[in-house]
Amino acid sequence: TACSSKYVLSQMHPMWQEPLAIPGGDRQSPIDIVVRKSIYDSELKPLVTDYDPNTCQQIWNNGYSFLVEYDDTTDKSTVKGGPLQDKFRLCQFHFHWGESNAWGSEHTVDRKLFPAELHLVHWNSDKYSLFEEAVMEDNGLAVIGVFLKVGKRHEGLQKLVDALPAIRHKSSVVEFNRFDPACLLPSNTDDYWTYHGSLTTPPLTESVTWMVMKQHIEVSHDQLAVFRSLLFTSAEEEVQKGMVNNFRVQQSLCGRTVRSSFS
Ligand SMILES: Cc1cc(C)cc(S(N)(=O)=O)c1
Ligand SMILES: [Zn+2]
Repeated sequence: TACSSKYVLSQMHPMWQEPLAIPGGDRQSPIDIVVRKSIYDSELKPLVTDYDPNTCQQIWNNGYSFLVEYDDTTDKSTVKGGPLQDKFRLCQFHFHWGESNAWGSEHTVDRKLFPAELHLVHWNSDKYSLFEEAVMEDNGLAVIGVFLKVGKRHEGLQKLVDALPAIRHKSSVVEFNRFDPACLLPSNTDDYWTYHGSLTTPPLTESVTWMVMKQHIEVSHDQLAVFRSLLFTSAEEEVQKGMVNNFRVQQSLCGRTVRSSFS
């Protein structure tokens, strides 16, 4: 299989030319979560998130997605519990989506694709003092994944959607305050799958404890359409490219176990 060799040959990617090989890449993300093969672990605790909306600083287009960044110089916005041994500080959240509602998520559940996926990125502030340090370590990062489905309008998301036209181009940044990311979590955060993986964008480092929520959130078709109005390209570039399909294809499990917090 792709995992037996030292290097994992990655499939073609709709968004960018992936590096041909990731040294020792045997815990890459995203993956397909095969529900019947996940192992129920009764020791998994509920997730405890404690987010302070006042730590929200800016929203910007990094040329892959748009990121809402938080002040992570203190432990004001954190996640702990679940599979985590330590406390992790929120540094940013972002999304992945498709050009149509038929696909766009990075993880899949029994091969089911969702139109988009939210990632809340945290780093281990019990063990490290900077994100840049933590991103290189096995237990350095914790990312909460939430699937989006198209349905009723998400009131909390609208404040974010209204800010997107101001950051249409790559590298544009606008100030963004008092956004509570807790409003983007599903009502049930006790049911999730967890496994050890990687960043899904370069540098693809294998330092992430993933917690993928079983329950999705709903956003409206129009809200998702605004995501698709963003551009991969900067204002100066002649050819403007729509920011869509900014997801990585599923990677081999390589013998990893996916645990579930629910039976
Ligand atoms: C730190 C970080 C940055 C980016 C752009 C994306 C990720 S991901 N998709 O692995 O959650 C993580
Ligand atoms: Zn992501």
